[in-house]
Amino acid sequence: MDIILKYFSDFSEEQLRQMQALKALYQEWNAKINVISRKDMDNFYEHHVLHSLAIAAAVEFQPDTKVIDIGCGGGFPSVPLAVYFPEAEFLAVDSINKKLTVLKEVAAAAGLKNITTQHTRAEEIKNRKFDFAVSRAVAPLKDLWRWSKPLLKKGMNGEVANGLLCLKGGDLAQEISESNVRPHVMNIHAIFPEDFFAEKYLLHVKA
Ligand SMILES: C[S@@+](CC[C@H](N)C(=O)[O-])C[C@H]1O[C@@H](n2cnc3c(N)ncnc32)[C@H](O)[C@@H]1O
Repeated sequence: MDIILKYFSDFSEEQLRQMQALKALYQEWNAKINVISRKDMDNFYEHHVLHSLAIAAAVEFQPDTKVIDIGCGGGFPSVPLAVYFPEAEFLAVDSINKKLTVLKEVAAAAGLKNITTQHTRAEEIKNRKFDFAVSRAVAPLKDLWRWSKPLLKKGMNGEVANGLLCLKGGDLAQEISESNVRPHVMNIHAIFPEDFFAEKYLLHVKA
């Protein structure tokens, strides 16, 4: 948890309580339904919570901003973001229902009221619009953009235009060139210089 406070300090007591509760809740639920590698639990706040909050370091979601997490698994990045932005609304979707069980149980136990789930493939969602789509480790940019584009409203509420925000790692040159979009690429290691964030990026594609 110290690593979160190293970079983010402006938490209410409720947010602090929720952030602190996450590790034990994920430990409990991950033992029943595996959503994150068990050896990674030692680095839970750095590898999962801080990684998710790279989005919060780049974008300030305004109150009532609607955000969809595509392929949320057990809740990354949406659960840490829902704690961080209590006035934004999150819909977390995944094609594997049991992963959503972990998310729902953790969110309920932490007292998160701004996150709901839907068991679906992202490409099957109809008639819903969001300001942002977020995603970590789900699919090549080309697919993520094909799925998220019809779900996004054009516009700008804060300082960053509505669009897709996805967390990715490694050499992205080929993936970007095959995507037919031009994302803005932010180097996470430049904001969080921990070794874990070497070659980790946040990509933004405008709606
Ligand atoms: C490697 S996991 C990552 C989970 C989570 N985002 C994280 O970072 O911990 C990828 C997830 O994407 C989901 N997924 C893959 N394709 C999907 C699609 N088309 N629609 C919804 N979920 C999808 C999978 O079921 C899986 O839970």
